[in-house]
Amino acid sequence: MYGLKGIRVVGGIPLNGEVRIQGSKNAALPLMAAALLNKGTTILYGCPKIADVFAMEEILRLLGAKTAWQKHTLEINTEFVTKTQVDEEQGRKMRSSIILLGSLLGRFGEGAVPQPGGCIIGKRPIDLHLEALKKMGAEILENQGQIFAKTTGLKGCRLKFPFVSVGATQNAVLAAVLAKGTTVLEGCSREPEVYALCDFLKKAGAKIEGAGTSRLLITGVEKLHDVEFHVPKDRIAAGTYLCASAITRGACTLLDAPVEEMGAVLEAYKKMGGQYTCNSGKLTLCSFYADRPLEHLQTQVYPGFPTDLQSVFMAVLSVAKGESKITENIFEDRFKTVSQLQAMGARIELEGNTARILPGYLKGTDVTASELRGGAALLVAGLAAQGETYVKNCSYIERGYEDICRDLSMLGAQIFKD
Ligand SMILES: CC(=O)N[C@H]1[C@@H](OP(=O)(O)OP(=O)(O)OC[C@H]2O[C@@H](n3ccc(=O)[nH]c3=O)[C@H](O)[C@@H]2O)O[C@H](CO)[C@@H](O)[C@@H]1O
Ligand SMILES: C=C(OP(=O)(O)O)C(=O)O
Repeated sequence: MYGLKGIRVVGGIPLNGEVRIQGSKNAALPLMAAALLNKGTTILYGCPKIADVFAMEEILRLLGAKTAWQKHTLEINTEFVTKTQVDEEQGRKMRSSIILLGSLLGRFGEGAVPQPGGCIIGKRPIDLHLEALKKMGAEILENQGQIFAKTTGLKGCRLKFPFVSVGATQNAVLAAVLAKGTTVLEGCSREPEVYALCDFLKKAGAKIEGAGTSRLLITGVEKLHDVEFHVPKDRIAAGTYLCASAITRGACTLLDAPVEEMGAVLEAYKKMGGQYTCNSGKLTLCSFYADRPLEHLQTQVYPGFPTDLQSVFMAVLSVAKGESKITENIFEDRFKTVSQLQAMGARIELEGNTARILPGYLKGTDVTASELRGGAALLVAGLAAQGETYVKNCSYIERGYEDICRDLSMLGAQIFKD
């Protein structure tokens, strides 16, 4: 399955039916990194089978961990881990490899990671990560694309992040859990994936107060213990399928959707004319009238509208009955998909970090994905385009979606892997 060349979509079919939402990529990866902190066994239920998770699994295995899958349950045993240098090839494949530094320092007092990869959606520096670790007593050396860290013992500290970073908050939390004394982190990310990490660590014996808020107080403990945990469902995958319903004016039900984490997304959907009900994790969408533009959609840190759904919503708005505006406030280079949507006929004008989307129609053609969510956005656009759309470079999509063709086919889409 991995290394998918392309995906062909037939446009114009209103989607209908039910699909179950996968486990969250951005929640699962930090939990896997956190498993290193416990010299023992971690069991993750509902772990998504996606390329990034397999890359993280491979990293853990190369460090000396034993891993085993049973359906969507991933067992990680880190008892015999002795290596502290993250494999360069795997580490460069994704963003989350950088947070292994916090875990490695916490458990072994040293660690090395390559410059992390992930989607090229901006410069994505790691200064906040390294500053936090330094403040806890780590010495850091960057040499030829590798980051080496060591410490004679991490110590609790007081730290205020100058702006919100999901990854830097997670790295600091991972380092603080086994540090000596108390760490107070302010200006933290309140993203659900940070809450999930804190929840997991608390279940493993960590002492963390303030989970879900911008101020975390962590009291270091001697060690963690074995833990079993359910990976939360993927709010971004759910948002993607909501857009697939919206753009085809369909009627879809998303099973296990993390509705409570989707406030801003559902609000935007409602403003577009979408209707929904939710009942015990079952999100029922009626998109018959989801054709209205959005005056001004702005990406924000949680609980604001997520940047990861910006391009997917742009695809939907390109066929709305009126003009919309989208401002991207998180990543400076997250409009790469615009040129591909334009190739499909979308009328989008860019000015700085704002896109003006004029009403129009989409037609099927060959387009190229250049990052994960942008790739998903092109597939969503293809669902409403006249004729057939062929999206190339789909291996990006496999980083985060377990099987987007399977899921959209469940809703009646004619979508085929190449
Ligand atoms: C694996 C994972 O969970 N990825 C998510 C995570 O990425 P990630 O954790 O990389 O995103 P951050 O929240 O750190 O980035 C936010 C902003 O801060 C900047 N920054 C970040 C760290 C730093 O040390 N210095 C710095 O300047 C970034 O360039 C960006 O402009 O949160 C993003 C924002 O919700 C999501 O789009 C990604 O899907
Ligand atoms: C940008 C994303 O992921 P990463 O941070 O792993 O590149 C994403 O999931 O949309």
